[in-house]
Amino acid sequence: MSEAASLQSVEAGLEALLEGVPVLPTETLPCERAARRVLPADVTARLDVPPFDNSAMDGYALRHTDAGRVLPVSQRITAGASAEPLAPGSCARIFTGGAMPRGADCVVRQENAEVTADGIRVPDDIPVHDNVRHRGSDVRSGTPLLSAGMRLDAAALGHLAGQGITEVEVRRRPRVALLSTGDEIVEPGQPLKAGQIYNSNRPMLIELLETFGAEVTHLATVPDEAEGTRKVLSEAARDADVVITTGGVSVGEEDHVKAALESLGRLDLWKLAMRPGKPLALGRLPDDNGGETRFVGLPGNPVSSFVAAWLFLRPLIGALLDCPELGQLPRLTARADFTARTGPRRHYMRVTLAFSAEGIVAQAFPDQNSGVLSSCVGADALAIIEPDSSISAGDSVDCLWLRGA
Ligand SMILES: Nc1nc2c(c(=O)[nH]1)N[C@H]1C(S)=C(S)[C@@H](COP(=O)(O)OP(=O)(O)OC[C@H]3O[C@@H](n4cnc5c(N)ncnc54)[C@H](O)[C@@H]3O)O[C@H]1N2
Ligand code: MOO
Repeated sequence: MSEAASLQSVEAGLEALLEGVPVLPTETLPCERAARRVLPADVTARLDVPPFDNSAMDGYALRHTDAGRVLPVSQRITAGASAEPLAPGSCARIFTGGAMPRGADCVVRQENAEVTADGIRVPDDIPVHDNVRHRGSDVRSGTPLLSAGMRLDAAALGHLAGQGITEVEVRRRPRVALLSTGDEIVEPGQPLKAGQIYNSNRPMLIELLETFGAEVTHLATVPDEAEGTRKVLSEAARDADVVITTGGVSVGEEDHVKAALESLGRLDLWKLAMRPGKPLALGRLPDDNGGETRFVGLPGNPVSSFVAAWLFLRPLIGALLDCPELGQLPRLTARADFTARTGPRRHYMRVTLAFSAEGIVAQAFPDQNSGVLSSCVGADALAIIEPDSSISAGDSVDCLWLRGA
């Protein structure tokens, strides 16, 4: 069989990986620790926001029917203070956020009011409700505030605080075991002997996994040897939701990961029609509770690991968290500023994007080999070049956006 015929599509790989993934249980956290966590259920507003009619400007509150007159100032309302009803034929000095006095229905900003010896001269024509922020105009009590499946970002956390909410129910983070294979791999801080290289994949993947919403609970190094590989894999699978290895999934006799997976659990898929990342291995390992832990064997080349993490680990974490936005990377179309030709594999080229009035231009890092991590540093997107095709400068190219994710 030709190599091309033995390769599975990226879509088939994703389907196999996501099939039957269980959604994780929930936990309750203080809001200040809930950033980037996923909501398991809709949150309903329990308060009106703002909770009372208030002024959007520093100025004077009045009845709009008093427009064009000179009005005495009958009270002064600072933010946080309560207001008296507005005396007829008067105005109230008011500050941004100050409570509107009963009877007033508009605010004139101070730049548009003239202070005279007899009072405040207000313009002739003031629309009713001008510069008033009405109770419930942002959020109405009893209406949906935040939706199930969303990740708590800065604005969402602000919205919860606006309701006086201090604790929130969120999905537990997926627990990931991250295992590095390769006798040549050394951790930074250790001396580097001939033939050795530092472990780039570990910190890179920890950061990506945390960005996607997971926590790395188990780190280990796997020896390039069959029995040791089995032992580390089975231990890691015990209480992790996902076991990830890097390296050791290719065809050499020093690549033991696939065999260990097959003997302990199940290999669902191996070798995908993608570049980089071809020897990706997907499967399952038994866990401690009679269930299954998902297994993703990433290729050792750091670029392959990087690309496969965006394409496979992100949706897997999204499925565990029941978070649809993690399922797919945002797509955009750019104008290619490069030429490329592909073979039997779909190429995910690392590109930077320049946004201008004329549109988006994708520029490819000149060396797209999978050992060249420089191609990922500063990359904004993965430009998709389908198998057996070519692209010329000026052509439109579909890109998966990494920054909007
Ligand atoms: N005869 C063949 N050889 C290879 C094939 C093939 O089809 N036939 N496929 C190539 C492709 S494509 C890839 S991708 C790699 C992936 O191989 P492995 O997943 O088995 O990875 P290793 O051999 O263990 O390592 C590959 C490369 O990456 C370096 N590496 C590994 N781990 C790390 C790390 N944590 N940090 C930094 N660098 C790492 C490792 O030293 C190797 O240079 O196989 C090709 N070979
Ligand atoms: O699949 Mo490999 O990452 O092309 O080098």
